[in-house]
Amino acid sequence: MDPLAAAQALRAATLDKLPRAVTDAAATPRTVATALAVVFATLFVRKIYRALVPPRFLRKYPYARPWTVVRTMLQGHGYLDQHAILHEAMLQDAVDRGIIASKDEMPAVSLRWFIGRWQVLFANPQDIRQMLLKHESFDKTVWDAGYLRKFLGYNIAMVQIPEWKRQRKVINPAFHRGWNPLMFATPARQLIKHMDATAAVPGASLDISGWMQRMALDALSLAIFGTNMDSLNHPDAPMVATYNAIVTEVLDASKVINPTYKFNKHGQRARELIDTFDRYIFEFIEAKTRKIEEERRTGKVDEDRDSRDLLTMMIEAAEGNVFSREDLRANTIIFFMGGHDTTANALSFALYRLGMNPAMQDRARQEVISVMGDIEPNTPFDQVPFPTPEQQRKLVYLGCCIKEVLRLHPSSANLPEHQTTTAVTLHDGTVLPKDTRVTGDIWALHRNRAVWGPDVTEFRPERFLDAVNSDGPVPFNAPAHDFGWAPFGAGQRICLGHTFSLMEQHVVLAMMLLRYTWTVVGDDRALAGNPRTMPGGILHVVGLQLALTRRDL
Ligand code: HEM
Repeated sequence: MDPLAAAQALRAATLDKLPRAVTDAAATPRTVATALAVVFATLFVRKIYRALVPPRFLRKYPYARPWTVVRTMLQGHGYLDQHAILHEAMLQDAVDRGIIASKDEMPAVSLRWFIGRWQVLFANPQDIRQMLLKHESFDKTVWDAGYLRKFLGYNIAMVQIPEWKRQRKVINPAFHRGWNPLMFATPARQLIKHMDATAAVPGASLDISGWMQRMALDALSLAIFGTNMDSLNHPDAPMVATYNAIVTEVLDASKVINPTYKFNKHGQRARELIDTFDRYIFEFIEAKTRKIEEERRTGKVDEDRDSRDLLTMMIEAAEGNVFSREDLRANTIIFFMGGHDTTANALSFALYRLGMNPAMQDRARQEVISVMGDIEPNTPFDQVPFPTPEQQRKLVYLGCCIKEVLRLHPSSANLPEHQTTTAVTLHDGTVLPKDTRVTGDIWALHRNRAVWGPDVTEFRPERFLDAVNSDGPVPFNAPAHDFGWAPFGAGQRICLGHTFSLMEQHVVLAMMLLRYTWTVVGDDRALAGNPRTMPGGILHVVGLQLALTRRDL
């Protein structure tokens, strides 16, 4: 039986019994007990009912049934596959109830059942703009599951406004600076060493997302600690292995929703892994603190601000502010979590899309050559050229490709959950009361025909050329696109690492375009334009194989 119908039937039966039990004049202990039982049953049923049925004022919006959500979680679908199944169920509901005429339309607002509560999802620019810019009316939800808090702590991305302001004061200076492109080119050259080995074997191909994960991790470790974790060459090194294991044990929703998680072997392993990783982080914090003291004593301070690591900059900025070692730990970890898979997936999808579209790949390459000059014959892997920040700004078409990849494959399919702090009015006049949970469905926004036109599902970087003015770089922010494009969020809580990630993508893709031509030889789903993703709470695309040919030989 549909759980919704079951809850409604139980509720009706319980309500039916209540008056007879409590109005019985000759109340015996038995009738009192019955009355109490009925009251508790009523409260229980009400709770279940509220958990399974959207509040009345939201029922006009379409949604996938809670059971469909639970089923997709239990079935262990990939991150994007689960999103697509729920999206399809929501569209079907919208068609069945006459909210939209066909599934080609995108409901501007929908609902999502999320572990016992209802979220309002926006797929239209007006409501997303309001949610991201009206900070007095929307704040982030503070939530927890499994050992998420133990691992991530109260980091800048997961706290509410007053606490966020305290942290951002210290963290902002570390991010508002230039980045030395060598932070990205150094691991990219190591990646090229491995790619060259594949390219040298006739018929061989390379699993692109696995390699991009490693490269992005190394770039982050250089940026955060000033030390290369070198997962490209040592994937089993203790710190790398611990980090990777944490991602599968702590962030996998299918494990975490198990009520026995904190007592079973997964939970125990998660605790041990987190403690081990924390020890690494605290060692770095101590070492950096000692180095700063040493620099001050000797007067030998590294003046190259663009090369300074994030941890050192945070420790320096923390002086004179309330910012504990635990704050440093929690934020160091969120930089890894926020910057790793997101950028690795953006790069994997970019190589995939350009591999599927040789003419676009060639156009991007010609642009890189016109800006940087071509690669010399037989260039050693550790001397492959990379674009300077000045050159990156001239890579306009490549920028459009990056943007189009983030449109069709946003690394965060949904923005983090927010909740209303006052009553707010949506674009359609609906008033959401205080404490309603809302979020931006970026995946749906980016596939909304009303925003992007009939070719919404096509990969067409040219659509962004219109937004480029004659001498300016491609604007990578939501306001420049009237909030129809918002993979990094916007407003005061915009992704802190977005310029970092965009630079990484420009540097790595330009180097790939100079060194190789490539085609996709992945699995059937990839070749059909719909690659698979791994189960769990993080987007991780799988089954993308590239066949590479070196251009400089
Ligand atoms: C393609 C790459 C990336 C994407 C798509 C992405 C996306 C996002 C999104 C959607 C948010 C939430 C914005 C909001 O709350 O409204 C966010 C926040 C954040 N991101 Fe990223 N991100 C990327 C890369 C990075 C990198 C490389 C780093 C760090 C090195 C990073 C660090 C953060 C942090 C610290 C926040 C919290 C900001 C705050 O609440 O003040 N991200 N990101």
